[in-house]
Amino acid sequence: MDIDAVDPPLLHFYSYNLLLLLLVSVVLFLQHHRRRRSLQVAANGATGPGNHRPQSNPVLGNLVAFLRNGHRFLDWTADLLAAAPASTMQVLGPLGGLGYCGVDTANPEVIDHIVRANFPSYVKGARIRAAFADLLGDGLFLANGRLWTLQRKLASYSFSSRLLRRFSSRVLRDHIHRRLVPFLAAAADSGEAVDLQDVLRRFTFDNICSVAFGVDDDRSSALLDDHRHGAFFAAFDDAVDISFGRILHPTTLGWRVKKLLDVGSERRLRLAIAVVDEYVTAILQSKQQRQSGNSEDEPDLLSRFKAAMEEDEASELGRIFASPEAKRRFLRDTVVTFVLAGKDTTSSALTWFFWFLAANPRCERRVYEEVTSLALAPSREADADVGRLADGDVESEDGYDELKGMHYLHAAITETMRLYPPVPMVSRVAVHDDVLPDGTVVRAGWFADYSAYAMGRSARVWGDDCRVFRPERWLDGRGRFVSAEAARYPVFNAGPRACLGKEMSYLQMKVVAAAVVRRFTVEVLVPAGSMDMAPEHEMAVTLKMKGGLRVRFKNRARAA
Ligand code: HEM
Repeated sequence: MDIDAVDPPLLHFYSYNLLLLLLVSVVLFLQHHRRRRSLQVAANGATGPGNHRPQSNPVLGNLVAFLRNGHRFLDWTADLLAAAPASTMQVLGPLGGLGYCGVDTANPEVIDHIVRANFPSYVKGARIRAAFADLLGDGLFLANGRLWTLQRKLASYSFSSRLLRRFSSRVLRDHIHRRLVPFLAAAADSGEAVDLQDVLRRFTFDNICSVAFGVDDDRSSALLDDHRHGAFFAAFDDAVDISFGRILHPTTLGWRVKKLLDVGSERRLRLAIAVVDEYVTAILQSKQQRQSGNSEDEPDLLSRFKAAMEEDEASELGRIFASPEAKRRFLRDTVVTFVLAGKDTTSSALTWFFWFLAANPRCERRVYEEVTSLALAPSREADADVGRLADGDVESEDGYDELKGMHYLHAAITETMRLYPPVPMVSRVAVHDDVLPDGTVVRAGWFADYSAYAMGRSARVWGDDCRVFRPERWLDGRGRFVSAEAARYPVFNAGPRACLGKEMSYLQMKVVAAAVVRRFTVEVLVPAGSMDMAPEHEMAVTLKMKGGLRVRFKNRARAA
C-alpha cells in the first residue's frame, strides 16, 4: 500500500490503534467466543432475503478490508452495496458482534424505514455525538429525543421567517456583486490560476456567517476584523477535521487518552475550539449590546432563533437552559451548528458542478443559454445598491423569481449532487432490535448508515447510465425539472430530520452558478487528457475535492 496516499486521520488510525486493537481483539475473541456465536445464530435465524455480509475475518470482522480500502471508503462501500442483493449489508467489527457492528444501505425502501417510517427507533449514535460534542455541544445536529424536538421546532420556525429569507437573499446578492464577481474578474484579467474550491469555501463561509449572525455589521465596526474572521475560518476547519478524525479511531479510548494528556491532535482541537468560542462570544456580546436584549427586528438566523426562544420564555427549552450561562452556551452551540451546516455543503456541490460543466461542454452551453436568456436584467443585477433593491422587492420573497424558470440549471446542480452528494453518508444507531424491509436484522446499538454516494451510483435506482452526468434525466418532455422522492435522492436527508437549509442552498447555488457562468468561462487546469477521469475526493464530513480545483477564468465579454 502506498502510505503517502493515506489521509492523515487514517495514518493516525494505523499507527496508534492497530497493534493495540489486534491484541485486545484476540484476547476478547477467545473470552467471548460463545456470545459471538449465539448472536450470529440469532441474526441468521430471523433471516429474510437480507442479512447479506461482505466476506469477513472470524476475529477481525471487516476491519482488515476496511483498513485496505479506507482511502477509498465511499467507493468501496458503493461497490459492496452494488454487489449486495438488496443494496443492504451487515458489517461486522472485530469479535463478530462485540465490536463496532451495523448495517449499510443504499436501498430506498430501507432508507425510508430508517429516516421516516421508523424514525423514533434510529437516533444519532454515541460515537458521533462523542466525537463532535466538544465542538457542537447541545446544538441541533447532535441532539436526540425531546431536546431535538424542541430545537427543531424553533429552528424550522426561524428558517421559514420571511425576514430571514429576505435578509439571506440580500446578503447573497451583496456578497456576489461586491466580493465574488470582482475577485473573479480580477483573476480573469490577470490570467492567474485560482483554486476554485478554496474561493467557494471562503465565499460560503462568509455567507453563512452573515446569514447566521449578521457578521458584516460587526466587521465594519472593527470589533471582528478580517484577521479575526480569517482565524475563525481556519480554526473552524481544524475543529471539524479533528472531530471527524475521532470517528475513525476504532474505540473512543484512543482519542480520550490524548485528550486527557492534552497532546497531539486533541491539543490542536482544544486550541481551535478556543478560537471558535472566543469569536462566537464576541458576536453574542456585540449583539447583546446592540439589541439591549431585544432581537425582534434583527433578520439574521441567530436573532430569529433568539426571538423565538424569548417569545416562548416559559417553554421547556427556556427551562432547560434557564441560567444566563446555560442560555449563552446554548446559543453558542446553535451558532456553531448553523455555521457547520452551511459552511462546506454548498461549496462542495458548486465545486463538483463547475468540474462537470468543464468536462461536459454541451451541458455548459445549455446552462449558459438558460442563464443568459432568463437572468436578471443587467441593470437590476448590476445595481450597486443591492440592499435597496432586495428590500424594495415586493413581487417575490427572495427577489429571484428568474431562478424559478432555470430548470436546466436546477437539474444540472441536482445531477451533480446525485453523483457527489455534499454529505455522502448519514449515520444513525438503532435503539432496539429491528428487521429492515429487506429482512436484514439490526441489533440494538448497531449503526444503521445510509450512503447517498452509493445510492447515486446504484444502477438499480438510476439505470445503467447511473455513473454518467446527465442533467436531462431530471427534465420532463417540456424541459421542466421533476424531483425524485427523498428516499431515492437522500442528499438532503428525508423524514422529520431532513435538512432545513435545502431551499436556501438551492438559491445560493443557482445564483452563484448563474452569476459565474454568465460572465466567465472556466477552464479546469489538469494535465492533457485527464478530464476524462473524475478528481479524487477527501474523506471528510463533506465531500471535498482532493487537492482543490485549479482553474483559470476568462471574461466572456472580453473574449467576444
Ligand atoms: C447543498 C447543501 C446541503 C446539503 C446537501 C445538506 C444536507 C444535509 C443532510 C444530509 C442533513 C442530515 C444530516 C444528519 O442527520 O446526519 C442535513 C441536516 C441539516 N441541515 Fe443541511 N445540507 C445543506 C445545506 C444546509 C444549509 C445551507 C443549512 C443552513 C444553514 C443547513 C441546515 C441544516 C440543519 C439545521 C440540519 C439539521 C436538521 C436536524 O437534525 O433536524 N443545511 N443537511
